[in-house]
Amino acid sequence: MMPTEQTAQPAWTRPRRFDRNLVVIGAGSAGLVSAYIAAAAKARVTLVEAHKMGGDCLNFGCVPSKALIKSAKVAHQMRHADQYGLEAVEPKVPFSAVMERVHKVITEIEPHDSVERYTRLGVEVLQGYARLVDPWTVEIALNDGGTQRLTTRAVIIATGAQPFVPPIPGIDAVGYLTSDTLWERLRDRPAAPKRLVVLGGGPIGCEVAQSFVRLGSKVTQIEMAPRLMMREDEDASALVEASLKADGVHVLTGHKAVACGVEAGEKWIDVEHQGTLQRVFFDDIIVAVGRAPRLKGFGLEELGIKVDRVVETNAYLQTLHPHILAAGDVAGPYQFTHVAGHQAWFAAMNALFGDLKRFKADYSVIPWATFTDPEVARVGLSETEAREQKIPYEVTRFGIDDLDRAIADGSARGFVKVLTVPGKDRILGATIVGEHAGDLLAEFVFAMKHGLGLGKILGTIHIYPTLAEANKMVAGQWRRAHINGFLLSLLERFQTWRRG
Ligand SMILES: Cc1cc2nc3c(=O)[nH]c(=O)nc-3n(C[C@H](O)[C@H](O)[C@H](O)COP(=O)(O)OP(=O)(O)OC[C@H]3O[C@@H](n4cnc5c(N)ncnc54)[C@H](O)[C@@H]3O)c2cc1C
Ligand SMILES: NC(=O)c1ccc[n+]([C@@H]2O[C@H](COP(=O)([O-])OP(=O)(O)OC[C@H]3O[C@@H](n4cnc5c(N)ncnc54)[C@H](O)[C@@H]3O)[C@@H](O)[C@H]2O)c1
Repeated sequence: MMPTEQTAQPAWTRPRRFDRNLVVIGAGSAGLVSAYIAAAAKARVTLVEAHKMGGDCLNFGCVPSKALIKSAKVAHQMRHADQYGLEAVEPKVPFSAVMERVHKVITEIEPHDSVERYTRLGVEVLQGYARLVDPWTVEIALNDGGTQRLTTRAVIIATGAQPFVPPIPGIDAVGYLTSDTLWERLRDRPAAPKRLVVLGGGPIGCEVAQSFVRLGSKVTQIEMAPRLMMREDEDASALVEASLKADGVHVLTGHKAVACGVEAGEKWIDVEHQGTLQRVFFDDIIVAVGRAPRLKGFGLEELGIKVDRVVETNAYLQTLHPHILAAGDVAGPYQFTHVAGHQAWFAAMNALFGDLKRFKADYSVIPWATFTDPEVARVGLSETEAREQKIPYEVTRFGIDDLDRAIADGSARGFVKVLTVPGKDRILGATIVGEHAGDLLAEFVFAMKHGLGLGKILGTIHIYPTLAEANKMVAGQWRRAHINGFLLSLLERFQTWRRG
């Protein structure tokens, strides 16, 4: 990410006056927050969005996927209502109604990211495609015709990422769906796809595979790595895989997609596993094998900015032109809404005040969650990472199957796993697998951010009976494993002596 041997080429003349303090390109999570901060700091700021306000998170990502997950979970609970003493029923799934709800949820959240709201906050919003014509000039091809040129003291690139489609022979011919297209293309379907292939076993692949199988699709999920959710520890990904399989997903890990095609009107994909080919027939395929930053076509290369994988930036999110910065998916190294928003603060502050004081983007405590059922949430180191980086650690684990509230709720599965510095309660990382893991993790995120150890969590009252007690339980487990034997025997002798 660091601009290294690159040097800015002196081919352009810096204007003496500027129309704007800041132009932000892209109104997704990173761009919206950057523009908001600039307006709050009384800067003259223009936010340019070519497509939809709110970017991927609102329109194609977090929001629609979480709305779909909720409908799918209700369907699942109806199917398994007998676990709660009710009559289990096979839900009728008018799929277009489910998708209508997804779109209704987007519409309800839309005002948070709207042109009107940001205009009220003091941001000028232009709807059009922005291009850097020199380091201080942005040209906007306005959506309703015409172009506008603005000179600006600083620019934040917040153009996000888009689904990567692998060059599998025949993939174009079969017609694939991605997270960008599935919400519109499946909108009016009366039923969920009959036979669905989900290509990819990352967060998107797992979330959609489980949702669609619960809504009635026959799902085959293809992942070339040896297991699903490779970024997480094996114990976490094993629980997710078991849950997807229990829901009926046909999981093919260690399978590489090699070709697609149509045969007698039927779509197929060939997958290879240990030298053997297998053909899977399907009606629809969702490609979810990663997201590639939007880097090209708006002038970065012409300015000499390297765009190999992400926009190359330094620790302050500055490109080789220090007044051009980047935030969000386009900058990496993470692809999460909350990280985009977090980076936006650093990018906006450095864009506006960088010549006075710069702030290093802080990635020390980055949490995330995958909203499968069970959810998987993590902050800090995993065991795999600790081993790879040769960082000494101790593991404390509490099984959620032993937690009163989880038992009462019928969700007694999963675990809380905490990595600590050997002999100390300092937290190196935490992984939670279970119901509401994403919410439960917040306590560990807070503790890590503020240097609080497991002792502090143990000394905090947690309401009974809640899932959050799992955090205290794991802290208690750590304490019991670190009891000072010598002190304990002294204590025993003291009590004996007191009895006379
Ligand atoms: C299915 C799915 C589920 C997800 N779920 C989660 C989740 O649960 N939690 C989570 O944290 N993250 C989730 N993500 C990731 C999250 O959506 C992204 O990390 C986040 O949207 C990144 O925000 P951004 O501002 O960097 O980019 P984006 O949201 O992509 O915004 C970039 C914007 O820039 C615009 N743009 C691009 N080029 C130009 C140009 N030249 N001129 C003008 N405008 C331009 C684009 O139109 C776009 O609107 C999910 C993603 C997907 C696809
Ligand atoms: N809950 C969340 O926070 C959430 C949800 C969805 C997405 N996201 C973000 O979006 C990003 C992209 O997600 P994603 O799941 O698309 O990507 P990913 O890179 O996380 O996972 C893609 C998976 O596809 C596999 N793969 C790649 N090529 C393949 C092929 N040809 N055949 C079979 N498998 C193949 C990879 O081995 C990998 O496991 C994530 O990294 C995450 O940051 C976050």
